[in-house]
Amino acid sequence: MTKGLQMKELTKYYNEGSNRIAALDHVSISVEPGEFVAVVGPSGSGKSTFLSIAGALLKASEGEVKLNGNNISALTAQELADTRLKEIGFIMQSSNLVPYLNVLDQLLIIKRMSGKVKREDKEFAVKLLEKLGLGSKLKSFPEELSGGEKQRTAIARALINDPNIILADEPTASLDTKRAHEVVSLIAQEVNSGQKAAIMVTHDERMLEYCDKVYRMEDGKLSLQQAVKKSNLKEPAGTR
Ligand SMILES: Nc1ncnc2c1ncn2[C@@H]1O[C@H](COP(=O)(O)OP(=O)(O)OP(=O)(O)O)[C@@H](O)[C@H]1O
Repeated sequence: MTKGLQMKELTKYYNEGSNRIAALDHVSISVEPGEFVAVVGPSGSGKSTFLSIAGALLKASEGEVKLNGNNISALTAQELADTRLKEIGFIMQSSNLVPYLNVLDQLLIIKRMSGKVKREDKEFAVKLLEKLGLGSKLKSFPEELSGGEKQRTAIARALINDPNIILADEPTASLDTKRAHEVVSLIAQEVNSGQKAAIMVTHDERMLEYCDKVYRMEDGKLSLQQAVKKSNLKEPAGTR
C-alpha cells in the first residue's frame, strides 16, 4: 500500500449564481512519507480549497484523492470522519484551543472522541507535550499561554492520534519570527522522525527553508516552484 497522500487531476467547481468557478483546475500532487511540502500562492488562488479536499473536509468535483493508499471518494460520511480523526492532523492559523481545558486535556479530549482514554494514552500525551517543550504547562489553560505555546499545543493535539498526514494552514500567521521558526521546525522534525507526509499552506517565505518542495497555486493550478534540499533544514532561530 502506498502511504502518504496522492491527488490526481483534481478539479473543484463552485457555483456562484449562474457562474461556475473552477477553484481547482486539474491539480495533481504526491506527498510521500517523510516529505514536507509547502504551497504558496496569492489570495483566492485555491489553497484553502486544496487543503480542505486533502483533509477530507470537502469533496472534489472530479479527480482522485488517496490517503494512505485508500481512495477517499468512495467513503461514507462516517468513514470520512474516522479518517480525519485517525489519519490526519490539522494545524490551523489560530490554535483554536478549548478555553476551559488545560493543555493536557486539549489532547485527551481528542483521544476520548475515538474511545476510552487509557493510561498509555495519557503517557503518550505527556511525552508529546514534553517533546514540544510544554512539560511545565500541562495544567495551564489557553489564556495563560503565549502565542507560540498555544500553537505548539495545537501541534501536539494534531499529533495525538499519531496521524500519517499533517495538514497545516498558515500555522505561523499569529506568531513572531522566533516562534514561527520554532513551530515550523517542530513540524519538520515530526515529519522527519515520524515519516509523516505534510502539506503547509503559507504566505511566509521565511518558512520555506524547512520544506522539501515548494509548490505554487495560481488560478487553481498547482505547479512545482522549487525543490529544496533536506540538508538546508535549519535549526530554529535562537538555538544557533
Ligand atoms: N464556498 C464557496 N463558494 C463559492 N466560491 C468559493 C467558495 N470557497 C471559495 N470560493 C472561491 O474559490 C476560489 C479559491 O478560493 P480559496 O479560498 O480556495 O483560495 P485561497 O488561495 O485559500 O485564498 P486565501 O489565501 O485568501 O485564503 C476563490 O475565487 C473563491 O472566491
